[in-house]
Amino acid sequence: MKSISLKSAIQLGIPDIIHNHGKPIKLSELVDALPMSKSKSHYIYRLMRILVHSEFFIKDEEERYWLTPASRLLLKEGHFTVAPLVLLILDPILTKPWDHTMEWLADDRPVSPFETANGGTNFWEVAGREPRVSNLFNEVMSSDTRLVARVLIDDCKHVFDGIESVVDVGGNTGTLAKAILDAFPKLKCIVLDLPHNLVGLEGSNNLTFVGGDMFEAIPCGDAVFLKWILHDWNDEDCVKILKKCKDAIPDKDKGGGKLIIIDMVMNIYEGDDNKAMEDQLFFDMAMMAYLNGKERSEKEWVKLFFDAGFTNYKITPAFGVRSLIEVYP
Ligand SMILES: C[S@@+](CC[C@H](N)C(=O)[O-])C[C@H]1O[C@@H](n2cnc3c(N)ncnc32)[C@H](O)[C@@H]1O
Ligand SMILES: O=c1cc(-c2ccc(O)cc2)oc2c(O)c(O)ccc12
Repeated sequence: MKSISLKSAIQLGIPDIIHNHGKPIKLSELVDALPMSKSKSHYIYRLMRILVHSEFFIKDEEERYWLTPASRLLLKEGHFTVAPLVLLILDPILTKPWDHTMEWLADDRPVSPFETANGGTNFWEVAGREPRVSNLFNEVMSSDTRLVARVLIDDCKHVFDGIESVVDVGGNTGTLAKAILDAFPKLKCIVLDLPHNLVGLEGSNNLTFVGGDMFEAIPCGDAVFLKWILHDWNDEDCVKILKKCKDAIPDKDKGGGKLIIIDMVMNIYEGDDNKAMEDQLFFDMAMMAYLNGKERSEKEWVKLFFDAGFTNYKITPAFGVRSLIEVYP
């Protein structure tokens, strides 16, 4: 009920209406601003009541609603908005797989519940043919990446020491690459992603978009970024991707490049133990349902790195429940 109520409030644009009102808003003013029948005002009253209880809004003594820090993150134009995330994970395209787990469990093949629910089509294929899904997904990724890039550039600058070129594998629409170039304009960046994500995107003198398949070839660079890529794949596919990444960076005897992974390491996080652990477990379930992927412990990561021919690594918890993992040939 909490999630579904939140989805309703976002679809109705309630956080934006309160924000644009410029001051706390009365129920009658909120109802007036919504495209709805006045006979259903009681619905908005009840929706706001549960969302006040869940601390998404505050109701003052004069019965006016205010935004809270949580609902400020739901403003559609917010730099770090999570409104698209709520809409994506509660969209039938991502809730349907959960209804197919019985059928999925009975199937021997290494497919995801998403594929079971969609006649064998995987998430990336659906995104490739349904712009509504890819646009929403890309908005979620860009918003998250703006936040991660801020931390990476402010707190983890050292990762760029001695690096002249960067390849962002599965770099989506280039949000990370653009943030890196804003901070380090002398670098050269290449973004590799599936061709459907790059339609209409234009590079510049130091940014190149390459449409392709990371299982086939990865452009060369001093450093390869993999942000939120490997948790989408099973171990066998991860080793294939990692081997291609190793081929793309200079080997130890040529000065040595590095792989920079931003992903979760189970049981390693910043902040409150219980909440962080719960977030990691939620992500692990989501990756299983959407992509047959998984979140990994340090031991599981290390096995992948060594199987792909890397020799050393360093884990730094840097982004809440996610870590910065530097991996060396
Ligand atoms: C979870 S998203 C992460 C996007 C971005 N790195 C970020 O963190 O915001 C995974 C990305 O991998 C891309 N992708 C999936 N399969 C791919 C493939 N075979 N080759 C290249 N990119 C792929 C998707 O299109 C998507 O942009
Ligand atoms: O469907 C998703 C959603 C996310 C996600 C979760 C929480 C955030 O703050 C931002 C984004 O991440 C995903 C992901 O990494 C993926 O590989 C597939 C799907 C999703």
